[in-house]
Amino acid sequence: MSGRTLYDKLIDTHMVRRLDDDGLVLLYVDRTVLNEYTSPQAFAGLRAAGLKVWNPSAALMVVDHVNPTAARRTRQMPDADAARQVDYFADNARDFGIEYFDILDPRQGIEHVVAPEQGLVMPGMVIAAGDSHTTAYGAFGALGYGIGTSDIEHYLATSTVCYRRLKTMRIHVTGHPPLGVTPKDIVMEIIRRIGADGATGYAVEFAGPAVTEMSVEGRIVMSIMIVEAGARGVVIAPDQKVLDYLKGRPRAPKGDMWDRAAKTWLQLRSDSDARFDREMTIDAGAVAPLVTWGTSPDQAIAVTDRVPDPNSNVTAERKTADTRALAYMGLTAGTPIQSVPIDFAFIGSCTNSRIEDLRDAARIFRGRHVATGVRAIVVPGSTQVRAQAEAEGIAQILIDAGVDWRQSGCSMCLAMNDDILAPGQRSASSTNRNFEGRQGPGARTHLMSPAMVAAAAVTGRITDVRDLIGGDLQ
Ligand SMILES: CC(C)[C@H](C(=O)O)[C@@H](O)C(=O)O
Ligand code: SF4
Repeated sequence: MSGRTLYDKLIDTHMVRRLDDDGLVLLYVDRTVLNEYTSPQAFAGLRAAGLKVWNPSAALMVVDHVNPTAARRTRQMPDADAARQVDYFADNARDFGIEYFDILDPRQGIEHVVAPEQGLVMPGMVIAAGDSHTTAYGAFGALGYGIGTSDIEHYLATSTVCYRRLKTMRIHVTGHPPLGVTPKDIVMEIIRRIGADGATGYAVEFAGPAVTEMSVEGRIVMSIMIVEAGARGVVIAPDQKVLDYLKGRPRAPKGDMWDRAAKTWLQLRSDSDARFDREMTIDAGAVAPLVTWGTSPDQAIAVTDRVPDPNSNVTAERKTADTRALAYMGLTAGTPIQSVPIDFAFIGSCTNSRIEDLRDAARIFRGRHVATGVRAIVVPGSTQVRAQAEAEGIAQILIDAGVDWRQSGCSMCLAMNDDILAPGQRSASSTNRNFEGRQGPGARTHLMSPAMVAAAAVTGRITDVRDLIGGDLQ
């Protein structure tokens, strides 16, 4: 018998019982994070059934999707719907006894930034939450994945969910990323190669020397963004970097417990003879800074390339999709992507709003100014990230460059608050989804790394960040 993958080990250790012969299991879930947008119906269901939350201490509630990000923060929501959602969220936290970070809490932020900051996510855990980007936690050697409202309700009542095992895919990342190439570019390159459904039905394990070399934050970027290739779960074997990240965090174990846990965590990995259903290798050394030109995250090109011609596609289906995307994006085939002017620059989202991302952006903004006619906003991933950026002088660099320095939240990643583009406006965006209307009806989104967004902000058009760096960008 061949060895087991890390994914299989996590499922096996959390399986309460097998529910059928086709991979359906009742899975014990260690923890969850709840947001104001996807949790209301789950709580309403519990209330209607007269049920309690089985283990309130395993959950954390944080407002992130609908809140405004204006610098002067108040509890005021942009509209009546958002206000109702947030009020009901607070009521649920109180009535079900779950820890809650409201908008003015110094620990508030985007759930996938806050949960690791709080040490809620630990290697070996299974974490299911009502958001597709819960895969973030794979970076810690935990299996994270998104669940729907009825599963949230089931989880809250029982600490379990019904779960169908996924196939496994290992993505080896070798080589050293060249100057100006970030984990965002690497994951965008993977998505471009395998397509927006290339990882559908799979749990992805990232492995290889470039992943080992990468910071925990970089691994989080990859774990979050691979969802855009359809992945429903991510794992990365935990190492000393993960331990260093977690040690001393509020919810991390302390003292003797820590020592014992750390020893066990470092053993969590796929067996050397484990078989994956699919394997691929990518050389980080051959990746260029990428930009999306279309309305799907796999419609991406190197920043030095031209907008592709839909007619060069082999399948009729792709031809139609690409033609539609070009029309929506207001682009013509053959245009060098670097000549495309932008109206807006957005740095934020659970993918790219951590301190490293803001440092990368600040290196570009330092001593430069946002181009005339462009509006740039930076929305840190959490209030803690914001405070750290202020302490490091990053915020001042941004402000001096004419950037609007905001409070934390999902913000223009999905434009559920008042950070929204006008129809036809074009953004350079450090986010993860460029779907039609994602940043506002008719808005046009180009996904790229935070440093690339900064480069576009200061030149007023999509720009190769490598032309602006003096050699200190990692
Ligand atoms: C609102 C939520 C359901 C959604 C998700 O699950 O990913 C959001 O966070 C997103 O990024 O589109
Ligand atoms: S920042 Fe964007 S991708 Fe992340 S949870 Fe919020 S809306 Fe979803």
